[in-house]
Amino acid sequence: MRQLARRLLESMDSTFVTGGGGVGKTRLLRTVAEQFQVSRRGASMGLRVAAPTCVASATAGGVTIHAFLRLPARCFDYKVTEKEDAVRIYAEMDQKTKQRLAVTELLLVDEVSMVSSRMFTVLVHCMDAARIEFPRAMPWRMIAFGDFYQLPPVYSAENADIVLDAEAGFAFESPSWNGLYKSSVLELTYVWRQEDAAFIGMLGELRVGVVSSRLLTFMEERMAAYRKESQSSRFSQDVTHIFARCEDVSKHNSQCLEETERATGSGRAKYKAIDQAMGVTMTDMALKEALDVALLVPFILEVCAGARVAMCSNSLKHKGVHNGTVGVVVRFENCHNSALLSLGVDKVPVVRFESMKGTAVTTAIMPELLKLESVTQRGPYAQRLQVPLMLAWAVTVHRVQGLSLDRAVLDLGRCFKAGMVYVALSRVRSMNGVCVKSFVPSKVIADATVQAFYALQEGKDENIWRLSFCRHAQ
Ligand SMILES: Nc1ncnc2c1ncn2[C@@H]1O[C@H](COP(=O)(O)OP(=O)(O)OP(=O)(O)O)[C@@H](O)[C@H]1O
Repeated sequence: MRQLARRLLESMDSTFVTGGGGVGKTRLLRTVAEQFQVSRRGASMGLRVAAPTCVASATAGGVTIHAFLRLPARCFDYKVTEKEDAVRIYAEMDQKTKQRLAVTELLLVDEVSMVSSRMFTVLVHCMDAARIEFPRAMPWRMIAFGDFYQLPPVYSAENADIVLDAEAGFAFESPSWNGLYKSSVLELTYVWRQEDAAFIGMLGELRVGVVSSRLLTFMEERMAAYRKESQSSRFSQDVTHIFARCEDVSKHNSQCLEETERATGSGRAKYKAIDQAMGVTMTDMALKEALDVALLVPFILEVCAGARVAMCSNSLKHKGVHNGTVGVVVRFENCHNSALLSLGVDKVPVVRFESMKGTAVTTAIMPELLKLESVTQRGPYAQRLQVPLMLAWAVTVHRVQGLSLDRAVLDLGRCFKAGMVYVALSRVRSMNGVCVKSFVPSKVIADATVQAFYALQEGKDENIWRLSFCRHAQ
């Protein structure tokens, strides 16, 4: 993998790295980043890593594309073309951000399937325009990693915590895509996440929208396993539940919170956020809505000892705890901070996280100011003071794209987008780790535009660099 990363760096081209779930795209991204730094004797100047969602950016070790460009929520103007919008956004960008873009030589973007066409156009235009305004000797390039058979960009109304774009064209539909990736595509084909050949074969069919008889038999078996295993009292708390819709996630989390509270006898702590607009006039409702859409942290957070939670900020990044890292509340600690006491916060949760570095980190989580930034105004324009946690017994399919899980309960009956069933199922490492609560074969969908895009890549055979690794070759 190191050799491949070095070849990608030496080629000096922008490249699109693709392949199904678990073929090592994110791992290759991290290796490219590491090799870039090796080539610069440890310096990371000139390198940036970004992804469309908080979880994906944490998994890839970077920031969200919104944060990279310092874009506010709802920054796009759909009345104008993508190119016109990109020109406007760049013109309104602050000088510091432009200079940061201008010194970026290598931009690594993960989970590009969830980047919208408009966002991609804006990103490429801003990078180009910054280079023209602040010329540099080295050109910039972007290596994008992703599988368009996985989740597409989403409408904000569908899943408020993900991509804040009201339009959902794929990045490859952007007028800027072909200019970058016309002649440089790398397809990885060796699946690392799963070992079982039968499971890998079934997932390969599912990826392109095929409901095979072996898939139907497997789903029946795993539904039976769910019915049996869910009899155990700890099952719903101990196994991550993946749902298609946010409301099902909230319902499951509330149920688990009640059960955990009853089981542990621990009282429930309730934290109410303090929202504030800064230099702008907004109604309380509009302010809350803007913050709810842009931040993961809820307005009202209720937790008890034993609650499974996820971190909602990057303030503990130095300890290996990122936005999206999951942990368990182990106890509450009295708070002695007079400012917080005056706000009614007399105790704070202490959480034990499994960090990205594989070690456990136990730490008290203090309320934090989480800010919304705008390109059209200087500095943040709204902020929320809240304990940066959310309940995490259940998650949406959108939040698990990019992750690997040993075990999961999949509630797939309410999937509503192409690629959802595939993404949920392909997160799990083994067949025995899959428990299926619901499944409807008609929800297995592969997007026709994506099929046409990949068929076109097949046609351009000379440009595709296909690689199937063996384990010993790493
Ligand atoms: N070269 C490798 N050697 C050993 N393990 C690997 C290798 N590449 C990937 N893996 C492991 O396989 C799993 C999936 O890898 P990764 O997340 O990089 O895949 P991906 O292609 O980005 O998946 P997805 O598209 O589903 O997000 C991870 O647990 C990773 O550690």
